[in-house]
Amino acid sequence: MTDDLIRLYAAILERQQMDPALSKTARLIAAGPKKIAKKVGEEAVEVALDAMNEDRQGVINESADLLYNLSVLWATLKIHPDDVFAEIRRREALYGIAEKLPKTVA
Ligand SMILES: N=c1c2ncn([C@@H]3O[C@H](COP(=O)(O)OP(=O)(O)OP(=O)(O)O)[C@@H](O)[C@H]3O)c2ncn1[C@@H]1O[C@H](COP(=O)(O)O)[C@@H](O)[C@H]1O
Repeated sequence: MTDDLIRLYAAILERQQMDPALSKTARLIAAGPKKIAKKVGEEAVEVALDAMNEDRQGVINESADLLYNLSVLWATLKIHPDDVFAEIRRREALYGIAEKLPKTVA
């Protein structure tokens, strides 16, 4: 999963340098972060709708679209996937500690 996302992100970074006439991703990037953010929102809703319709393959397909559009958004905001993975690891450490603490407060 991590390697696949990093490879996808690297491909997106390459497209960032390309002529928008030659690449769909370059055109999406040229449209700007607001357009990309809208695509992220749309794809997230499509994942949720397919999940509600119990369409497993739909959830898989739309999740791939969501991760692609999210990766394009990160690239435009100069966020590297490692920044997100670091936050996941930070939470893992935080919640891992929290789970070991005595539960004195309801
Ligand atoms: N992983 C993806 C990927 N996932 C989804 N998509 C795009 O997202 C679209 C699906 O979203 P929609 O359902 O909204 O499609 P749509 O109705 O055509 O809408 P628009 O995107 O045209 O507005 C697909 O048609 C693709 O254009 C992707 N486009 C590219 N990639 C990867 O990104 C890299 C760069 O791709 P290119 O820009 O095609 O060179 C390569 O590694 C590709 O494999």
